[in-house]
Amino acid sequence: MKIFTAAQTRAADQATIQSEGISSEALMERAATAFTDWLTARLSPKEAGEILILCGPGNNGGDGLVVARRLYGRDYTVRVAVLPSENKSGDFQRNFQKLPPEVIVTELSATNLLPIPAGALVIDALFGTGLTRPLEGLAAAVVQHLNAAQARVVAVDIPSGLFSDAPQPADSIVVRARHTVSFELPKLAFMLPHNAEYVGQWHVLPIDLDKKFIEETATKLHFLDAALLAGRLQKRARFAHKGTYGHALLLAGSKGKIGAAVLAAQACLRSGVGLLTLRVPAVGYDVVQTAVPEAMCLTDPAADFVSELPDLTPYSSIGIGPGLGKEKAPQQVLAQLLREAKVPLVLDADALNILAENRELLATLPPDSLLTPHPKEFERLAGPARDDYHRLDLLRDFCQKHRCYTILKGANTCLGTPDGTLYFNSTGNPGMATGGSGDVLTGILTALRAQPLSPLDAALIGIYAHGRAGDLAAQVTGEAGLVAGDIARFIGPALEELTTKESF
Ligand SMILES: NC(=O)C1=CN([C@@H]2O[C@H](COP(=O)(O)OP(=O)(O)OC[C@H]3O[C@@H](n4cnc5c(N)ncnc54)[C@H](O)[C@@H]3O)[C@@H](O)[C@H]2O)[C@@H](O)CC1
Ligand SMILES: [K+]
Repeated sequence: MKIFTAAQTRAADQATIQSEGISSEALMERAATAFTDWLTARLSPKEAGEILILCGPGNNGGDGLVVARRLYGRDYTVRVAVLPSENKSGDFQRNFQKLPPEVIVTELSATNLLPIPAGALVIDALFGTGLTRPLEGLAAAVVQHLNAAQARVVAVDIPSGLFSDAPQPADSIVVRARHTVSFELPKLAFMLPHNAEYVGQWHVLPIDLDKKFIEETATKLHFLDAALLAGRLQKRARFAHKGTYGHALLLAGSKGKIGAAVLAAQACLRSGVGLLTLRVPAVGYDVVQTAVPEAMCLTDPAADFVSELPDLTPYSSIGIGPGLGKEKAPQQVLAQLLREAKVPLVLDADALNILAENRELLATLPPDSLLTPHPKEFERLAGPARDDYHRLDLLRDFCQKHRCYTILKGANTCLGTPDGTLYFNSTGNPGMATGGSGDVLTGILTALRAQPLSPLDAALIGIYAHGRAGDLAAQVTGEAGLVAGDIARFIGPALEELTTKESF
């Protein structure tokens, strides 16, 4: 799914109004009706209780008025509170006239903020994408009053006070919603970790905006869902043999961290690679041969760290980093690998830390390498970020400068590409914030690059399948009980879901 800016969303609204020959009021009716359907499907009039609908002066407030009318028509008890304003939008005014006379309307003021009982259902339709500056004055006071109440808040389109695609002052006053219900496409603000406390759980309802306009409007921001992966992963050929799907090499593990190598190896094998060889220090030999009998083990002459690069000729992709250590020996191995590798590379964990501490190595990074830092590792590589938006700028710059694909891990893992496009992942759960989860991702990506898939396809499929495997695993283990090995076990089903089905 594409992610549009506020300006692009306005243009999509206009394109729809023109191509369908409808009024903006009709489009508002459509959006607000979708919102009402969403709400009434989840809460009965009894469960909802009296619903307070807070309306601003623009079209977000107009949405709120339509919702009020529609809910009233479905036997919900509603009460409307509006912000006073000299310039209410036309669609606001028209829908204000259409409110049934039985609905109580209060004009908010500094002395009349309306009591909000704990547990009350409140619909936040104060401001949407038309917000031009942080909230202040009465609007800010209303939001602070709402946030102080223990209410169940559902935001229309976006929590009021939040900018949809730009940074804002850290002390901005923003509605804290439990749910945010938006229309057609998600917003960039929903993807960013620091906004989670405002946005709550977000939902996007289709409202039939002009398909052609959406298709033809270029954007460098995408939400990575299953639809975006259609056709990227082919079914395995009937006459496949183990040579068909590549031979991966993993350089991983050190004394006390052989488990990282094992997890990456298990994930690699579960991701469809033909053959896998592991290069581990001597201390890992027994562990690897026992825990991952499907992999070949090429033991390093050194006992505790990988110290020598093996002959690279047989391999179609190479992953390096999990549990590797940052000592002199693995440093030299990485430096040599960057100079000599002729096949796709995946760099993770200590390989990234070595890069950060030996920045001259960055210049030798082969183009199209895949890097998988978590936020701290990324900061070591690209410098500290002022905020979530600045972090995305750093990610874009880093990928463009080093012509690499960088997977910034987190709640909405974000892939940056050399052309500056960003993809935000849709799968995964908090249970995956556990040791070894990243090693599993490295194994998946190394396998996909071996098969061979393009760096973009491997990254997109790998990120999505990793999260999806975690979601499938959590259905069995629960989020708290999830360990990295569980993710590896569910990679197969996750990939199967994405595999192009044979048509008759
Ligand atoms: N354009 C359309 O056809 C559709 C728009 N929709 C709704 O319309 C919303 C956008 O509506 P608008 O563009 O009217 O914008 P908003 O309703 O978000 O707000 C605009 C109003 O707020 C004022 N304002 C902006 N920042 C302020 C601040 N910091 N303090 C006080 N007042 C401030 C503006 O002067 C203007 O009066 C969307 O978020 C969505 O909810 C939906 O109805 C779908 C269709
Ligand atoms: K809102």
